[in-house]
This record gives sequence, C-alpha cells and structure tokens, in this order.
Amino acid sequence: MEINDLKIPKSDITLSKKVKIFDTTLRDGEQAPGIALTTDEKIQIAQKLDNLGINTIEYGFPAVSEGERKSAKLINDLGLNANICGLARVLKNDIDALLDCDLSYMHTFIGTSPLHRDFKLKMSKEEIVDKASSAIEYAKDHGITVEFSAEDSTRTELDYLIDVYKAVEDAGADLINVPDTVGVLVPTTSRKLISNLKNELSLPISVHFHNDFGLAVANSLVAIESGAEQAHVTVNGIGERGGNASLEELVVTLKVAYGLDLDIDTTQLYNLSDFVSRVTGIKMPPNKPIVGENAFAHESGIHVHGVLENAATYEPIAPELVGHTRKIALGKHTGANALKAKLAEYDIKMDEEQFCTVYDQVKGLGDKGKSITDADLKAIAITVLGKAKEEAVKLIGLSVSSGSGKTVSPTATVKLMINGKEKETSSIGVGPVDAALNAIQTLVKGTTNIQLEEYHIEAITGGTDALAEVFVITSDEENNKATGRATREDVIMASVDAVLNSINKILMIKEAK
Ligand SMILES: CC(C)[C@@](O)(CC(=O)O)C(=O)O
Repeated sequence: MEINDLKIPKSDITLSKKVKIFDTTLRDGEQAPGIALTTDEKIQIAQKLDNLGINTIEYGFPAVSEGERKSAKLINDLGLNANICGLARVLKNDIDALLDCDLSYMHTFIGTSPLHRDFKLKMSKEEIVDKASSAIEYAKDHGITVEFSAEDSTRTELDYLIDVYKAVEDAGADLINVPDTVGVLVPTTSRKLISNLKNELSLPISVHFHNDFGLAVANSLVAIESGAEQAHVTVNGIGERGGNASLEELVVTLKVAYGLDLDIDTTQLYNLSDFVSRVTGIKMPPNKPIVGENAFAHESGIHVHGVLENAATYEPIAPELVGHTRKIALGKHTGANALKAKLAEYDIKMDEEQFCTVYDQVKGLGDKGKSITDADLKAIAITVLGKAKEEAVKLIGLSVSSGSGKTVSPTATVKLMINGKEKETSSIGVGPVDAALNAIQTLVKGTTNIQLEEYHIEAITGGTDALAEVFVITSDEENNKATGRATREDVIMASVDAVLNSINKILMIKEAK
C-alpha cells in the first residue's frame, strides 16, 4: 500500500493519453515587450524545440513583416519533425502571406468577447462567425491544417462561444483552441469551461492560457484533466504581461505527477531555458521552478544533511531529469556536513581545529547576509591551512585613516601582542595599507626585521563587498622567506592578516633553526 496515496485519481478525470505540446515561444513569447529575435535566433530555438520533441512550433506571424516571412521559409526548410505553424487573422491577406511561406499549419483567431466585439472589432456576433468560417474555408481549400482561436474566449458568453466553435467545426477546422487571453481563469472555471466545450464539440481541444494570476500552468493541467488534448506553452513562460503557461513546468508536471509520457526529452529543458533566457534577455528569477538557479540548490544545514544522505529528502525530482545540477550553497544556514562535503569535493584536507576556523568564518560571513561562493570557500580554506599553529605575533587592534593632499597623511595605529606583550604604534604611509604595514614593521623590529617582497591583492567575486584575498611574501634580515595569505571582506584587514601570517611563519622558521 502507498504510504500516502496522492496519485492523480485517474478514474475521476478524462485524461487524454496523447496530450500534444504546442510551443509559442517564437510567436506569443516574442510578443513580450522588449523581445525581438533575429532569424538566426529563431532558427536555433526552433531546432532546440524540435530536438526536445515538441509537436507544433508556432514560429511567428507571416503577415507582420518581410523578416517574419523569411524566418518562416528558413525554419520550414530545416525539415523538422514538428509542425511549423504561423499565426494569421481571419483575413485573406494574412492567410495568403502564410501560404506564400509554404507553411502547412495555420493558427487563426478573432476576438469573440463583448469587449472585443464592441470596442476592438466593432462587429456583430454574426459578422464574426461569418469572417471566421470563410477564412477557415479559404485556408482548407489550400489543404492546410487549421487551428482556430476565439480570442478572449474566457470572457465570451458560453452559448455564443459554443456557436462560434460549432461554426468553425462546420467550416472544416482541425483543432479548437481556447485562449484565456488575459489570464482570468482559475482551476474551477477552467474545469467548467473545458468540460462544457468537451460535451458540445467533437474536434480536439487545445488551451492557450495566460499567466496574469500565476495560474496558467495549473489551469492548463485542469483543462487537460477535463479532456483537452493540447496545451500552448512558452519556454520560461515568457509572453505578454505575466506570460504564458511555462513549457518546462507543464511538461515536467505532466510527466512526474500525472505519469503521462509525452515523448519529450526533459533532459534538454535546462539548456533550452538558459538559451532562451540569454537571447531574449529575460532572466529567470532564482526561484523559478524547474530551471531557476535555486531549483536544486540547498543551503540550510538540515536540508543539506538530508540531501547528502538521500537527495529525494528535499527534492521532488532529480535535477538530471531536466538537465539541471544540484548545488550545495554555503551561507548563514550552512551546516558542518555541507561544509565537509564541499571541502571533500575540492580534496582539501584539514584537522578539526582548522575545520572549525573555516566553519566560523563561513558562518560569520553568512550572518552578514553574504552567500559564499565556491571560490570564496577555497580561498578561506587555503588561508586557514597556511596559518602557523603557534602565533607569536597577534593582532589586538587596528585603526586607520585615509587621507589625501598635502595636509594629512594616511595613518595607521596598530596594537600587537608579541610574545605575550602588548605593543602599540602609529605610522604614516602612502595609503592606509602601507601605513598599517609600516606600523607592523616598526612594532616587530625588536623581534625580526621584516621586508615586504611581494604583495598581491585580488577581489574573488564581484562587488565592493567582495572577499579580498591578499597574498604576500616577506623576508627577514637572515633572508628567511615566507608567504602569507588572508581572505577578508576588508582590504586593509586582509593585508594586515596576510603580513602577520607570513611574519609568524618566519618566526617559526627561525625557531626551528
Ligand atoms: C492568438 C491568441 C491565442 C492570442 O495569443 C492573441 C494575442 O494576444 O496575441 C491570445 O492570447 O489570445
């Protein structure tokens, strides 16, 4: 017996076994403000959609421009398995433009709601039915497949909508598409509408749902449960306003939760999403389901612990199913397990004390609201590994002031504990780092005479709050040399730490002699 049977109750629903996926990334997706794809980009996306196994690709709108017609021809010439569909109004010119491109699949539409009839089209109910029917008859005379949309169908009187669709069936259409043009459906009304249409119509039903209330995928699933045979989607859910139903969310849910085999290679989804996001410039939020950067990322100690034992504890599906990767992120919630796993991944070995130091530093940065990248962690760990065990010289306090012009010089006051004794001095320098290093040199003079041989600084990740990694080489009067390294958020602190780190190593070398 199932522990908790949440499987879709197949007996309750009319689930079409052959749900088809119609992708309109290149048409409705491209209609989103700010997106304009070149022919080359359209070709590449079409190719990728075909590799995935999409049934129909709505490539664009031939009547719109010469460029659109050129794209149609080039995409048609690729000889893809998918149907290549073009959009057309119920106008002879639009249909001719589509036929000129040798397309054999047409998606045609006209508004049917009172809003569209009275304000946009200024046509009567009868005129609309006539226009739709004659356009379909004209297209069918040319032997192409016709999918018909009653635009704004979800705000159209149901009896009139049924009349329109019946007339369209009589005119010879092949598929009825139901657009929720402004995304006003909720699951209950989606079920009601599609069940009603299913009872009245004999052609296969397709849905084209917008995402204004964030329900496009949910409403599409309910429509499919109610007998719809096809869903329109876009990659990343891009489209006008809140977008369309998202390809990746719908396909993965149908496969995993509904157990429907759509013949779609879901392992290509992440790559496709990434490609579309780059060429359209529409970035996905990290929490975008399925394809977002955090879709398979774990940070909290409790979650990471679970995931390291068995990823299914905190993942509904394996990232491999969609071509994504699992990430263990480091930050405030990081637990010791995650950190150990990360260090093992980089083959960095350390003892318990060193590990605790790294752990404290990661937690400290996390508490300040930072996320720690892999590069940050490596730098921190290597710094800790390079620290002398017994430190003869320790920093007690530091204060610097920067300055410019002739009136003030950059000054640093440094307080060190040297072999158990506190010492303090102030020095000036060309800048605060130089001033601090001069002060250190002065303070340790009685113990060792330090020269700075090399100094490198690097910001590990971008931003003014990036971790700074400072690398130094110092030498003493006996020409003993030692490297020093430190990774801190503060450039001056990192410089001071790196120098003290190398001085302590020199003192160790001296003692060992
Ligand atoms: C053509 C139709 C399905 C449409 O995409 C029309 C559109 O807004 O372009 C819609 O969402 O209603």
